[in-house]
Amino acid sequence: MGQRILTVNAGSSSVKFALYKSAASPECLARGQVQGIGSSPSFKFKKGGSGATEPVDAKDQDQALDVILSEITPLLDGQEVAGVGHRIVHGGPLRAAPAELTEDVLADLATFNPLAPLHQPHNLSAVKAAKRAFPYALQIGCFDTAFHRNHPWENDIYAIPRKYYKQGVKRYGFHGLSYDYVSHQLVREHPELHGKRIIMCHLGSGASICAVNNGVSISSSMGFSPLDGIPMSTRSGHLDPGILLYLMETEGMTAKELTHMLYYDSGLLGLSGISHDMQVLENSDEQGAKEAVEYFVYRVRREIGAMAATLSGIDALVFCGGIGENSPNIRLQIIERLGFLGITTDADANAQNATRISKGPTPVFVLPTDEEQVIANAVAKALAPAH
Ligand SMILES: Nc1ncnc2c1ncn2[C@@H]1O[C@H](COP(=O)(O)OP(=O)(O)O)[C@@H](O)[C@H]1O
Ligand SMILES: CC(=O)OP(=O)(O)O
Ligand SMILES: [Mg+2]
Repeated sequence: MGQRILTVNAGSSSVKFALYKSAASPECLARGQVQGIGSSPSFKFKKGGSGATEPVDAKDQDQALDVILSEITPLLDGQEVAGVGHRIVHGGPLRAAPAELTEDVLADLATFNPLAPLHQPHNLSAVKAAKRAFPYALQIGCFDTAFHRNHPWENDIYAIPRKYYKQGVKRYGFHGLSYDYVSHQLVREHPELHGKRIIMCHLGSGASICAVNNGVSISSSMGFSPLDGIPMSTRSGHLDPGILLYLMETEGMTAKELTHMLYYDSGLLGLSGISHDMQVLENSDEQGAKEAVEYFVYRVRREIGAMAATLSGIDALVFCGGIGENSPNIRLQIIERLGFLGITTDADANAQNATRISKGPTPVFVLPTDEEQVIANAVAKALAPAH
């Protein structure tokens, strides 16, 4: 039996991987990603490997995974892979903990493909590819939805006839692996925040806000699907459902056409008409780009206010995800008008992507997320001999 643990995290614009030494010693040996899927894909080692960013031919997440599997083979150095951990975006109503990805579990998870079309099919095809590449490895699924399974009922339900709630039409919430990591890391670094009210903003290609009280998720801006909440790269975020009825009635749009519009043609791309990539929009002088950025900032600020009301206050605010970790400009625009929550921006610290970017009584942190570490821990636990 081999030693190594591999993690695979298929996001909407990237496939991230990490390789860990062993279950007994989960030290990260290498990590990286294929990023920019859908625009200009490139492969980047963040740790280990060549360290360079190189353009790659990866039109979708499946091809991105092929690139990753060929890059990690030399890194295995003759060692076998004992376990592969997968980020699975939708776990449905039942899954509150990681699970072995047997054929039965995979069939159940495939029923959620329509609820997360940018992720779930890629997550599941990554499992198939990993089973082919490492047939003797234990395959473990870690669910984005699991972290949110303890929402109080009013943040779990929609005001439509109750029978749909019983059928699973409820607020699931996503980015749970990221929030699990960030909330624990925050308390490790700042023990005084243990048990406090934290608002976390995961701003990447997909983006959401999460309110945590005493370590437990109370509310997520994402709901039944990863479409809800703030606008994203190509996803609309919150909409009046009346718009969908109107488009169905007046334009005869089908479910398929609406799905495409809401998941692929909306958000930053739809608003700007230029790009889905926040970096491109920030560097553009065009009016459409400026307005898309402004709208994104406004909706994040509005959602932070809603989460503060949900928690009856806020003890810390945290940014993570590709935009949250790397864009001082977006963070600044979001927090400079949050003085009413006790936040005073430290502009210099923010410009340097420092860990703490505020001076006032409510601290604001930038904490790089590590979904891979949460997945690796789950695989290590599953591989550990039973006591
Ligand atoms: N320096 C930066 N400034 C602004 N946006 C950035 C920066 N670096 C990365 N991003 C944005 O982060 C997003 C990708 O975030 P990430 O969390 O990796 O995505 P995914 O949802 O695929 O996991 C892209 O929209 C990219 O434009
Ligand atoms: C759930 C989700 O939107 O994930 P990502 O940000 O990785 O696309
Ligand atoms: Mg992601």
